[in-house]
Amino acid sequence: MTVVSCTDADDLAATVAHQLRRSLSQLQGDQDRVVQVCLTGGRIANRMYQQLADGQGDNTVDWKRVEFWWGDERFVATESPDRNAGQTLALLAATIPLDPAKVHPMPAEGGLADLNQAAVQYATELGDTRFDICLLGMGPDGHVASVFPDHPSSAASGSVIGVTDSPKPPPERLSLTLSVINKSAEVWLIVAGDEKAPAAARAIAGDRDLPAGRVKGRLRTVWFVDQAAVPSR
Ligand SMILES: O=C(O)[C@H](O)[C@@H](O)[C@H](O)[C@H](O)COP(=O)(O)O
Repeated sequence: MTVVSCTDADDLAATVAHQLRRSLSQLQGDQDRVVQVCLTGGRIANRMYQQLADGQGDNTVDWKRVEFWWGDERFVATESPDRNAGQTLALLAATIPLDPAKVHPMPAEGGLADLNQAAVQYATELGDTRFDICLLGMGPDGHVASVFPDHPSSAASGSVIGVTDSPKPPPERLSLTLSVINKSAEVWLIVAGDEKAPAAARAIAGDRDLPAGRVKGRLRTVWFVDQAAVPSR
């Protein structure tokens, strides 16, 4: 595991955006390879997406060869401002030429599928896709994606689940399971703010009672943190 310490949330957002751009161009190399990236919702992730969009002038990434998935979604109507995918795409698509065929938001509430059918639908769409990079925020309770501690989502099997009674609103969500997340080559956690400090310390120490303490990339696990979340000695 690697811990990358940043001074504050702005530095963290800029650092992750820079590293992501660099990793994507390295992974693409000069071949035809399409890179698979799993995105996260959350305030710090949104700041990072803003940085990614703002830095588009220095671009070395072929965005047509990046496929985007989501780690979790609030099960609300497509037009709801609460949708993680809506927030992410509003930021990224402002400057980044995404290929709509390679952007895979999770289903919204109000479509043909109920929550569990929506989970099956996304699992089918995902198939056996393995992420090159999976981005995750972390809640103050140590949740990642919509996998919460002391909640059935922590013990779920399969690849995509419908989450009910979520401790964080809204109560209904869709989430990848920890098992799919841990098939990613790299897992990057992005964590800022002192309200995250107790859970960050436990998860980095490998506390398996917290979903964040159980995530691990096959090749690399990187915690991008700010001073408030993980004070450096
Ligand atoms: O749907 C959600 O609510 C988010 O996906 C959630 O899992 C988020 O990533 C973390 O709670 C961290 O969010 P913040 O960076 O806003 O604290």
